[in-house]
Amino acid sequence: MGLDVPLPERPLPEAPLLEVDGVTLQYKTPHHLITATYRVDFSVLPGDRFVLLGPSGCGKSTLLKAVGGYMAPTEGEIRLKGRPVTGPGPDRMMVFQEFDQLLPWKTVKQNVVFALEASGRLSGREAEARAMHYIDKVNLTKFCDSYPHMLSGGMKQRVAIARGMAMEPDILLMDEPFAALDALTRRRMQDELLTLWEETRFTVLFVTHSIPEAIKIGSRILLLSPHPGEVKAELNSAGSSEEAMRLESRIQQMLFAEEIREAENV
Ligand SMILES: Nc1ncnc2c1ncn2[C@@H]1O[C@H](COP(=O)(O)OP(=O)(O)OP(=O)(O)O)[C@@H](O)[C@H]1O
Repeated sequence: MGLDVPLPERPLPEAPLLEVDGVTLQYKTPHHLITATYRVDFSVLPGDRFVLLGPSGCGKSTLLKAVGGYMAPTEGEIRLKGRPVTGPGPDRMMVFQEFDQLLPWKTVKQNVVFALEASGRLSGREAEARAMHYIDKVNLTKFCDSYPHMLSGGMKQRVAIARGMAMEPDILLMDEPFAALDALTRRRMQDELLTLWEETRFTVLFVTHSIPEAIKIGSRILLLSPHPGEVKAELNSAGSSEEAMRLESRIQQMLFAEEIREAENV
């Protein structure tokens, strides 16, 4: 006889948006085989601000390139919404560190519209309206007819963010987007990114080698060991400023311990 008592409803675990599963990435040069990352695993949930943190050369940018579909893993698999990533696509938009990622002969608005039209996402009035919506979100409405050379570094990065967001990708890939800015602008841009996230809850995979930036931006932080990058720890974000301080010293200790081990092996 079956029981008629209804089972209590339990929320289903959220499916990951992005899965990086045992991913080894290598560069083949005429004389060397460089292993950039070794069997890296992580998964990003919808709405995560997922940060890849680690010392220079640990393969953060290479991982981002592979998620972007610009490089194939030699081992393992990358899946977006359950489907293997086999090449670039408008479902993954990249924002780089360099200020020259905009087309210099197009205005702010034209840069954003161009991306929408070239990808086939939208055209004509719809593309313009979408572009202006995101240009407004990054507070550049007044500069929509300006050319990139008329903008500051921070403003150019805002345009690149607006362009990426206007495509409404599944995930925004940001490779040290604020690293070339002065400290004050960098902090302001971090705040603005968080405000934008509060408004739209987009999913972002953010690369940095700055511990304070990782703690500020990340809802989750993947700590990678030095070359070749392997997962060292996955940490949750800090809620309070005391927690942030504790997290910062914990990360520093983990990275420092690795440096000592490296030095001893030399
Ligand atoms: N095009 C390339 N050809 C050969 N080796 C490369 C290439 N790009 C990166 N590498 C090597 O792969 C490793 C990882 O580099 P990557 O740029 O991904 O590290 P990173 O963690 O992003 O460093 P940084 O914080 O300095 O940008 C390094 O040893 C680097 O020298």
